[in-house]
Amino acid sequence: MIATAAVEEALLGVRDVVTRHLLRFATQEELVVDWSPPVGGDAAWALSPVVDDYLLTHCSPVDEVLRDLVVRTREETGGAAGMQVSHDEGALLTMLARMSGARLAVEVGVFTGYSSICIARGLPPDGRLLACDVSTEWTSIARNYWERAGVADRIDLRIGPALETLRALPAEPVVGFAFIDADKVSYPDYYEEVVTRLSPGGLVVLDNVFQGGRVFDPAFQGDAQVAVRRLNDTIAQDSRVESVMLPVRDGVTIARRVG
Ligand SMILES: C[S@@+](CC[C@H](N)C(=O)[O-])C[C@H]1O[C@@H](n2cnc3c(N)ncnc32)[C@H](O)[C@@H]1O
Repeated sequence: MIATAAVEEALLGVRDVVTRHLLRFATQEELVVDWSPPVGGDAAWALSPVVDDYLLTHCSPVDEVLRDLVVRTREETGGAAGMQVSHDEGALLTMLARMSGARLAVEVGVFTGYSSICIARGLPPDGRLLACDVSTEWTSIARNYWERAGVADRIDLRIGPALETLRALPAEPVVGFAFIDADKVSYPDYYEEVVTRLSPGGLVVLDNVFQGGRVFDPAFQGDAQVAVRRLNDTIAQDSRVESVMLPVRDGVTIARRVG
């Protein structure tokens, strides 16, 4: 059961009533009731700084291009820089893209191109990444770093609403790998357009499925939280895929097309 209340005092009242009912109606001789404080916002960040630091220094090292891109993104986009995937998540994307054997990959949400580089590096030399974003400003930074990373010839940037770009793709299951990391309200639509085009064994990876911990707490009913919560439920029940949700950063779901 999840109980929420606007003020802590009201929550304590709920807790008293529920505890009394449980004690009255429970058949067990002994009843243990655990209470946790409300979880929301940054409270749900999965890692302590110590673990974070340790794991960042224990995956394949970041190269100079990505390191420079992190600095440039911080300088030029200010607070928006937090949207960039972290080094460990980038390494995970490269590994998953490579393991999928994809020749055609799709990315929804490019920003300044960090995750695009990570995905493109996991593709074979003749592989293609269709990269979707609405921002010419942010993706102009991306283009520079794709050149420096030596993957520009593998990336086909499409500027425009990603849903239109995806819907214009042929309906055949030719996508071997997809990464979804754009506006959260459209996540269910992005997933649907991508999953129908995934080849058997193809992977779709979704970022921010925890929504900063807000998906766990029904008190958060913003459009983004409702959409992502609904999609998380859908994927868990979707017989077209097998899936796993991992506590990597803000939550990452990996779904693999089974047929
Ligand atoms: C979280 S950022 C992507 C971060 C990127 N994956 C990285 O690692 O640097 C989200 C991006 O989605 C883009 N975006 C937002 N709405 C969009 C839409 N309707 N279609 C395509 N891109 C969109 C934004 O312009 C932004 O660059």
